[in-house]
Amino acid sequence: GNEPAPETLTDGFHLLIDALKLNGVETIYNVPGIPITDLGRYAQAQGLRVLSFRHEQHAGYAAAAAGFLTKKPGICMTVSAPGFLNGLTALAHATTNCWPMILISGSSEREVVDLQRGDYEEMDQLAIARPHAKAAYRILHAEDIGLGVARAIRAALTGRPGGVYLDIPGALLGQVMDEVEGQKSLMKVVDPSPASVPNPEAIDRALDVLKSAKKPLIIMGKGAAYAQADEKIKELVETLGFPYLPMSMAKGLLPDNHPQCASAARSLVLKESDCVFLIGARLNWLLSHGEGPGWGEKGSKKFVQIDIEPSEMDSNQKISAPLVGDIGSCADALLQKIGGKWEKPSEEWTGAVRTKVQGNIEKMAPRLKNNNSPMDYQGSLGVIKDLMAENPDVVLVNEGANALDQCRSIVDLHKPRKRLDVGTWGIMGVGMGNAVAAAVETGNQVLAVEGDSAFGFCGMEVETVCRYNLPVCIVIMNNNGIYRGDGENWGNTDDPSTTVFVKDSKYELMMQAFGGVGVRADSPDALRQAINEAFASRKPTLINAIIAEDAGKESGNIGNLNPSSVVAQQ
Ligand SMILES: Nc1ncnc2c1ncn2[C@@H]1O[C@H](COP(=O)(O)OP(=O)(O)O)[C@@H](O)[C@H]1O
Ligand SMILES: Cc1ncc(Cc2csc(CCOP(=O)(O)OP(=O)(O)O)c2C)c(N)n1
Ligand SMILES: [Mg+2]
Repeated sequence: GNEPAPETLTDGFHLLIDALKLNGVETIYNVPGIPITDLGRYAQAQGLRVLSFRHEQHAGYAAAAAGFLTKKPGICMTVSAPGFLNGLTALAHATTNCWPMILISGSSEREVVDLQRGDYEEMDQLAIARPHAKAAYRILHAEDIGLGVARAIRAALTGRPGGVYLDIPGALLGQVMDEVEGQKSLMKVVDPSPASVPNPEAIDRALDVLKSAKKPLIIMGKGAAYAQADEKIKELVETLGFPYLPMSMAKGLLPDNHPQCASAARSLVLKESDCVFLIGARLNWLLSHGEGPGWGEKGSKKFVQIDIEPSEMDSNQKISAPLVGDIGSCADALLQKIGGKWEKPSEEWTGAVRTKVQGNIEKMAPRLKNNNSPMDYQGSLGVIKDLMAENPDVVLVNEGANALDQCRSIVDLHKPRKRLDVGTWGIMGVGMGNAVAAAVETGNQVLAVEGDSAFGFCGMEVETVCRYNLPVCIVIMNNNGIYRGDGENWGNTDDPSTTVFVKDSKYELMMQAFGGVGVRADSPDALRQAINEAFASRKPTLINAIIAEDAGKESGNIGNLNPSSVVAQQ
C-alpha cells in the first residue's frame, strides 16, 4: 500500500557498540550489572570480545595494560557508583602511566542525582572522575553517542596518552532513534595521535649538547616502549654509541644483554655521566628527581629530553635541550641530521662502563645458580632468567617488593613490551589484570612473578584466568609475608600490624579449585620443571614457590622512602 515503510530504529545500546567498533575497539574488560549487563551481551552478539572479571579494579588494570600494549584505548566497563569507584583506581593508574584507557560506567539520571533523591547506586560520577582522569565526558542523548565516543578516544590517545571517563546514564541506552540518522551521527576518529615533529632548531641544539658530552648516558622509559618505534630507537641508541639504562618497562627495547646496556652499572653511570639523554622517561621519584647523592654534585650534568608532553620539560631539572615530539619522529629527525657521521664517546668512558657491567654480572652469576631449598630470590629468579632467555616471546608480569626489585634486576628481557609491572605508582595488585590483558591482547604465554602479598590483592582473578583458559603461569614468591615472613618487628602472628601470613599457605589449591594446575616448588630445579610444563601445556598454572622467610628486606629497595619516628627510638 502507500503507508510509509516502517522506519527501522536503533537505540543507545547499539549506537554505543557501533561507535566503539567503528573506532577499532575489539575488546571490553568489565564486570556486568545494572545498567550495563545487556550492553555487554549485545556487544558480544556484535562480535566484540567481552571479558568479565570478579572485581572491576582488575578489569580496569587489564584495560590500562591493553592500552600500553596496543596504542588503542583499553576499554573498561562498570556499573554505577561502587563499580565505577572500583574502576576509577585503574583509570587513575592508566593516567599516571600515560596509557590510553576509557572507563565507561553506567550512572543514574541527572534529574535524580542532582536532586539527590537517592537512586540505586546513586553518585555524581562525572564530578568524581574529573580530577583523576585526563578527560571526562557524559552523554545524555542518543544522537550524541557518536560524538561522545569520538571525543573519548581522541582524548585518550592524543599527545600524552591517558585515562578518560565516559559517563553513560542508564536511560541513554534505552533511547531510540531512526537507524539511518543514528548511523550518520557516528564519527570515526581521524588521526587521533598525529606524528608530533620536533622543530629543526631543537634538533640542532640537542645534537650540540650530546656532541659536547664526554660521558653521555641514555635513559629510556616506558614512553619509549609505548611509542612502538622499536627499530628507530635501536638505530639511534647504536648510532650514538652511548651506554643506556632501560627503566623497568623499557627493558627489552634493546636486549638487556646488549653491549651498551648499563643496568648492572646503574650507580656508576648515574653518578659519573656528564650528560643524560631522557627518552620517554620522567625525572620523577623513580630517578630521585635527577638529584641527590646518586647523581653526583648538583649542576654537574646537562639534560636532553624527548617527550611528547611540552610541560614535562624542567619538571625536576633544567633541560638544556628539550625535544618536544613523539619519539619516532624525534629519532627520525636526529638520525637524519646525524647522517651517519657521529663520533661515539671515548672508549675511556664506554670501556669503564662495560668493565663495571661485566664485573657485576660475573659477581652475581654464581649466586643465580644455587639449588637451595627453601629458595632465595637469586636461585629462583636465576631459573626464570634462563627460561625468559629461552622463551623471549613470553610476557613477564611482575609485582611485589623484593619479588619486584630482584626480578627487575635479575631477569633480562630480550624484546620490547614484554614486561608489565607496577608502573609509576608502584601499585600492588595489578598482576592478574596485567596477565589477562597480556594473554588476550598478544596471544603469547604469560609468566606472572608475584610477591605473595601482591598476589593477595588480585588472587580471586585466578578464576577469571581459568574461565577463559588463558596461557598464564603464576609463580608466587612465597616468603610467607609482606617483604619478609619473619619481618623484624612483626614476628608474632597475633600482632594486628603483623605482615606474617598463615604458615605454609597452599596457594596452589586456589588454582586447583577452578580447574587449573596448582603445584608447589621447593627448589630451583622443581621451579624450572613446573614452569616448563606450564609453557608446554599453556594451561592456567599456579606455582607456589617456597622462598626463605628471611630472604628479603622490608619494602625491597625503597625502604628509605618510609618516614621514621624519632619518639619511637627513645
Ligand atoms: N610516543 C611518545 N613519544 C614521546 N614521549 C612519550 C610518548 N608516549 C609517552 N611519552 C612520554 O613518556 C614519558 C613516560 O615516562 P615514565 O612513565 O616516567 O616512564 P618510566 O617510568 O619508564 O621512566 C611521559 O612523560 C610521556 O609523556
Ligand atoms: C595498592 C597498594 N597497597 C599497598 C602498597 C604497599 C606495598 C608495597 S610492596 C607491598 C607488598 C610486598 O610484599 P610481597 O609479598 O608482595 O613481596 P616481597 O617483598 O617479595 O615479600 C605492599 C603491601 C602498595 N604499593 N600498593
Ligand atoms: Mg612476600
